[in-house]
Amino acid sequence: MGKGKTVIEKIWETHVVHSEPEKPDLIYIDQHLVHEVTSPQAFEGLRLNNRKVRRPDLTYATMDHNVPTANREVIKDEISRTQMETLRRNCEEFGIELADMHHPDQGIVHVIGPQLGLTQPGRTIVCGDSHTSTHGAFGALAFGIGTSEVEHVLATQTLMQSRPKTMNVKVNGDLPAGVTAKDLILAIIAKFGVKFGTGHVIEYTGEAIRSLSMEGRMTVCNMSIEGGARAGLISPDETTVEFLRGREYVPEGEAFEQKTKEWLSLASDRDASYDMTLEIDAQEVEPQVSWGTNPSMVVPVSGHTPSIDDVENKDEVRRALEYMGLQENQPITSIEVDHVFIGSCTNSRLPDLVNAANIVKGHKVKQGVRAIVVPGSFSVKLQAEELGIDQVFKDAGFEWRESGCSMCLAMNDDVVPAGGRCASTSNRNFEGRQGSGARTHLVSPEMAAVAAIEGNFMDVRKFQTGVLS
Ligand SMILES: CC(C)[C@H](C(=O)O)[C@@H](O)C(=O)O
Ligand code: SF4
Repeated sequence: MGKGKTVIEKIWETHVVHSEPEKPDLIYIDQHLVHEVTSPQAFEGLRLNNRKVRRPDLTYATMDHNVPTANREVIKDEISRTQMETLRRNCEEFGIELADMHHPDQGIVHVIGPQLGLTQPGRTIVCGDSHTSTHGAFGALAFGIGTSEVEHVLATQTLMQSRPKTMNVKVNGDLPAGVTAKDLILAIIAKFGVKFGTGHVIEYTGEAIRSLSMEGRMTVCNMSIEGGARAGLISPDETTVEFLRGREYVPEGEAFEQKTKEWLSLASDRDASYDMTLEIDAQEVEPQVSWGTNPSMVVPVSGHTPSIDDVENKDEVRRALEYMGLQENQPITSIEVDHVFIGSCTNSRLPDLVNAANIVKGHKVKQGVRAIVVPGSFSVKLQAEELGIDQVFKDAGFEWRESGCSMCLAMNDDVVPAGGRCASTSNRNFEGRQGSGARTHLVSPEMAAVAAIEGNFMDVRKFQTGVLS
């Protein structure tokens, strides 16, 4: 056992404000992110108890789940309108900064935190949202919390949490060309299941992780929760530092140099030990496609749906195949889609859109396929437009939308109809996730782009070399 510490232990130990045997620790929260869905009752609780928000300056709110992405002026759903209006009033009353749906900093909460530099190494970050693990890409300890905990953090800037166990997910070697961060995290969950991370905070390590861009690291950390983990993170390094330089909420000049030293010292020590270590060989990872109704029901695009005879969880597989309208042992490349969604907090950042556009360029969306691109934030949208990427998508027949969660979940107007089949760059393929009776296949932006053009799944590496196009 080494004497060194993991980044997880380093952050935890500097944030414990109170600790008692057999009880959860009370930890200090450095950054609280708020959205319209999980906050109304929390603010109501404050009002009922006549309490204030303890640190409005460490709290930041945005609207993302309910916002219309086709036309900001038209909010059809009553509940959506009420949730957004309630957030606006609450932020005004409690003095919290809000990026509403017309604000230039608006976007999916897990896209704008990093974009603004609110997400920094060493911070404890919470949000009433399960995919808060995304922020772990920066070496932050970032948890999704429930609405009663949102109220607790608003009132006290602290949170009760039991000390997590640590897990090292070590990705050996480099990813093959044409294989992305999304394929990697899907392959990890396919290999280890939807519960492997239970009770743990995962640190992703190894060459393949080090080589990822910050956006790729966010994609990986985003889906930690789909592997059952409480959070996922990556030790800060030069890539982290360079991403943060010059961001709005990041200090400048001498203060930045000071911060850099602090951040880099948080990386896990070489002799740190973990409660558990899992390994995966990056070279073995292919472009992935989910075939079923949870994020471990995933196979390489060259593969097939499972054969009932080969699996132990026969009932589960049978039910998933039935919901998905698929046969057992069906080649993945034979599956035809009628919807394509490029977006969500997993894959809606600038490089995701650039990579998809590079594939789309010069091609047309297959007839009968409805394809939409939804940038993760207003700023991503603007940057993409400056690069002319919107035009590439529009020329091909994609719809180019305003930022928001959109078709990731059926909480706004962007819904896949019952029986519809969607290649989606999001993170959840549960029954009804994209609309009642809708079928979701999780893929990378590149694979989604290919599916839009071909109308069925195909290995993006074959598409790029023109073998099958
Ligand atoms: C609406 C919100 C509470 C939910 C979450 O916590 O994850 C949503 O973001 C999701 O992805 O399902
Ligand atoms: S994009 Fe999807 S997964 Fe991410 S916060 Fe929004 S609804 Fe949740």
